[in-house]
Amino acid sequence: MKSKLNIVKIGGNIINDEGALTSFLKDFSALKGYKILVHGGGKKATELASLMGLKPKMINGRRITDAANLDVVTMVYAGLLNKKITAQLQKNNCNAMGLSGVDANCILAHKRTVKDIDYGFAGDVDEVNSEFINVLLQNNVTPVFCAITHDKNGQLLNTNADTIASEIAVAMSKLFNVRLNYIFELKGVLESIEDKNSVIKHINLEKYKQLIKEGVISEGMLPKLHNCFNALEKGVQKVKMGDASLVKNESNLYTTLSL
Ligand SMILES: Nc1ncnc2c1ncn2[C@@H]1O[C@H](COP(=O)(O)OP(=O)(O)O)[C@@H](O)[C@H]1O
Ligand SMILES: CC(=O)N[C@@H](CCC(=O)OP(=O)(O)O)C(=O)O
Repeated sequence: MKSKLNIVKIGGNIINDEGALTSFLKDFSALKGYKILVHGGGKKATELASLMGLKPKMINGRRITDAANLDVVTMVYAGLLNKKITAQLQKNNCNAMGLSGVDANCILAHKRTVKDIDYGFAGDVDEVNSEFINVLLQNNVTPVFCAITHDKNGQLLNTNADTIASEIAVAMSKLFNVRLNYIFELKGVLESIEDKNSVIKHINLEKYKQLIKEGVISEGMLPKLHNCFNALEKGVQKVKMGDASLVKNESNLYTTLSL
């Protein structure tokens, strides 16, 4: 039987809230067994890019990444945030190793090509080095991935962190029984964005398509849900979305996804 592997993704709102981040990292450190953390940080990158006089732009939850914005996101995701998070995990006795997709060729990607939209240096994932990640796990190291990948031609690429989590989960599901948890500031996918408790407890593919049609989900929720279903379709066993209490397994209000 395959061992259990928890893959947890945290997003920009939690990362920007010092108290919430500290408390989450403590709970994540206490999780037993094999685990991987994936972090975003879009909010921080937007703040810093704006301070530098750039005008950050998102389309359908993804950043238009020109060369100047690529420099900023690389500094913020692979530098500042990845190292801050790793340091806090180390403080909590979780033997974490901060990585980008470039390191040990962990995540190979290509420049995103979508009809009519030029996303610049945004990357879509081609391959995840599951063997290397497994070597880390077997040595009791917890990998901490940021949202930077590369194309093996020296080009760095900015990849949506929800996509990174989904693609790592898919690759690792050949070796492990993977549980993928998307943690953000809300309790789950909401029926109405005005009502923080209107959590939709279960979403299947049919319901997902209906929610898009009705405009219930938008912006950052679009890539998040797309990536949940990508993971399920390619063999990930369990996918959940919710707030930080999910990692403690104490919450009964969250969204589960199924095909
Ligand atoms: N139906 C919905 N339920 C919950 N959040 C939604 C919904 N539709 C859009 N959103 C937006 O999606 C955001 C989460 O996506 P995002 O900001 O990318 O998360 P992350 O913190 O993981 O980066 C929420 O903060 C909310 O503004
Ligand atoms: C291409 C693309 O959109 N990349 C994302 C990567 C960071 C991310 O996904 O951060 P959150 O999880 O905090 O949203 C971005 O630059 O915003």
